[in-house]
Amino acid sequence: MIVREPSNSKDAKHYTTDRLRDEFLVQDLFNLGEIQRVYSHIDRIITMGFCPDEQSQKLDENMDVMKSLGVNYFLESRELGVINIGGPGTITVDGTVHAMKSQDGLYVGKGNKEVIFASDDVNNPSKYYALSAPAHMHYETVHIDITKAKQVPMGDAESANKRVIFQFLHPEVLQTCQLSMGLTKMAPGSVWNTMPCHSHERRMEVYFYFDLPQDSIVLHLMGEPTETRHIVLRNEEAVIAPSWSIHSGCGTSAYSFIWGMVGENKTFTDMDHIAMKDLR
Ligand SMILES: O=C(O)C(=O)C[C@H](O)C(=O)CO
Ligand SMILES: [Zn+2]
Repeated sequence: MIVREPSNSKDAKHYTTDRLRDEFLVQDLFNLGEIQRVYSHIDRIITMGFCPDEQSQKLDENMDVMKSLGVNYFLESRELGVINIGGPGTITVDGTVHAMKSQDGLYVGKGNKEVIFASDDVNNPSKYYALSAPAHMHYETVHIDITKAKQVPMGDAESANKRVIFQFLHPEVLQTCQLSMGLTKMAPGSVWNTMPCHSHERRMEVYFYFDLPQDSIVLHLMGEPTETRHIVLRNEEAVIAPSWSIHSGCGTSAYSFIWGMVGENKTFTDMDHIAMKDLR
């Protein structure tokens, strides 16, 4: 498991491109038959990618849970949110099988001992993007078809930011301890997400971009509002946004992204909005 230490805003404004990428970019999430895990000390969020071949993959496979998390099993003191962006498959939670078609989500609460990811067809493997955060009580496991997510249309074509925010792990959909998670889809021709932008001092966030055509990129904007930086992201890459950082992006074509947040609250609208005139 890769471990990332937190960066503070005073230091980050001096980072080179390489250093920005080393600190915040998350790559290699979906190599067939492999598992990627990146543990951030920021709110102790773990960003993961599971891409099972003929063999299923366990949540805690090839890791020493006692050494990394200091507990006997992965979800002893954690909760988990998953969205499948690949082909159909299954997630088995303590013996209960959940069919996971593309764009299905699953919340798995603290206390579940065994989570197994599988693809139905190795030629069209499932790609399970997952986030896990510390949790202090058990909530029931819930399967979320995208039609059950809360939908929030946003933006307009004239501003090239028409999109729909699908809120999967949201208090109006299901209960979690601290994890919020969902998927935003850009309309064709719209390329700007989250602009006008915001930060949220009380939560951190991870963005994972996908559905980007080959050779397309997203210029992901981060940094303090008056000290903005960018990181070039390609398809199926993620980026960590500390609480002090804006998180917005402009693609060379339309795309989708999964956002996930942890911190003081699950109030999606609790944002520090930044006026366009204040951006530098
Ligand atoms: O399209 C958007 O705007 C978003 O999806 C915003 C993110 O969900 C976010 O940053 C929530 O804090
Ligand atoms: Zn945000």
